[in-house]
Amino acid sequence: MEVKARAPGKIILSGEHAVVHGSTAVAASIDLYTYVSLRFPTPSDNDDTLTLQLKDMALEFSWPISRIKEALPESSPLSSTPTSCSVESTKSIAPLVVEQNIPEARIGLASGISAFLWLYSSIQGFKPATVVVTSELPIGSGLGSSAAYCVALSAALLAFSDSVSLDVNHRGWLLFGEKELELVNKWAFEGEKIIHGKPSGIDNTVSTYGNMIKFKSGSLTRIKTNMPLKMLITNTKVGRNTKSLVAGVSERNLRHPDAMAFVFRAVDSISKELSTVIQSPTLDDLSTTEKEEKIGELMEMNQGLLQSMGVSHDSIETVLRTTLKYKLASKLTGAGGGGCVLTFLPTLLSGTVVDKLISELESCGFQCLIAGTGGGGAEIFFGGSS
Ligand SMILES: Nc1ncnc2c1ncn2[C@@H]1O[C@H](COP(=O)(O)OP(=O)(O)O)[C@@H](O)[C@H]1O
Ligand SMILES: C[C@@](O)(CCOP(=O)(O)O)CC(=O)O
Ligand SMILES: [Mg+2]
Repeated sequence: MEVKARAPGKIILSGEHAVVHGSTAVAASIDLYTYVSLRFPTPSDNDDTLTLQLKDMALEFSWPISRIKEALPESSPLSSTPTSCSVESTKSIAPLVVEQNIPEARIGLASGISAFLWLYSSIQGFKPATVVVTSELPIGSGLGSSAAYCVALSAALLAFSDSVSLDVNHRGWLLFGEKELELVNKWAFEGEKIIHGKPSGIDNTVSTYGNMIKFKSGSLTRIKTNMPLKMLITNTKVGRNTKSLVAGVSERNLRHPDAMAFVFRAVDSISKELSTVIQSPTLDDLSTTEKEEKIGELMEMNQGLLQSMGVSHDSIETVLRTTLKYKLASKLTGAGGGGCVLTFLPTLLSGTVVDKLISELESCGFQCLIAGTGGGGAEIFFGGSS
């Protein structure tokens, strides 16, 4: 029995960090995916282990099922009820991760492995299996790799659970129904909590449902638009960790609650205006050029506010200065502190200018890509390779 799931990464067009504090944010899925395959051994395999293979990093982690049972004796799978990893369970999972001796350079994976153990034992219990993860997303760069990983993991685990009934004979990528998507999203959120500490839920939601969404206080509104939004993504390749950046903004909020309340309100207004502009019919009251100018300006304003939250970085500022020379608006995307920067490319911008900009950014050691936005969300594939 084998199933493969895939879930996309995302860009946040406006509202990261402020969304954790209740502001509106706008995000879109991108066409870079994390894939998770799940295979249960047959009795003749005589395999009584749970194995997690992180293929891109050539890493493998493995636990005898008896070891997991001993550490998490309370765990009885209830896949229909997403549950948070309690303080006790966090303490029980910690030694299971520590004993895997994760290479020091990859220590950030510890939270991802903890999330795996929590989701696996909660949804599938104590069954032996092999789970293989591959990803097209850069990890820890603001493109939502943690959410794509949790969504793909939850989708694969739920595909073979009692809570979901799917056509296992379907050939090709299969979409979940609304109810199943809701369950995948809720479980993925529990995984994100283990990785991010205090996630808003926007990343797992856009990865689950795909397309473009407006998100505020845990609820999503789908954004319908015919407007092509072409974004250049520049990866500064400066590593950072979402959990500590989110915690840093919360600490600043505790130190300056009045000032930060205004910052978060300003972001809320920017996201609302952005979603109105994106959805407004062209040639109605606004031409494409006018709409594009507004989008660029709103992104610039959002970047200024992100800077005041303390999440910009020298490398991000270098990208901003470079794109400004070409009169193009940019903002960081995701948690900041390094990671990726978005640059809005208006429709009439010539390809030659884009090429010149990309080569200038790449000469600074950055990596550029133009990703397709607004594609599908979580999907599964039964059987062998897709
Ligand atoms: N493909 C993957 N395999 C294992 N862990 C992953 C994978 N993708 C993400 N993670 C987990 O998510 C963490 C990165 O999440 P985060 O700091 O939120 O950055 P981002 O979500 O922007 O990429 C990694 O350190 C790891 O724990
Ligand atoms: C900073 C934040 O708004 C987005 C984080 O995105 P990423 O993990 O950097 O891709 C946090 C959140 O909304 O949970
Ligand atoms: Mg993340």
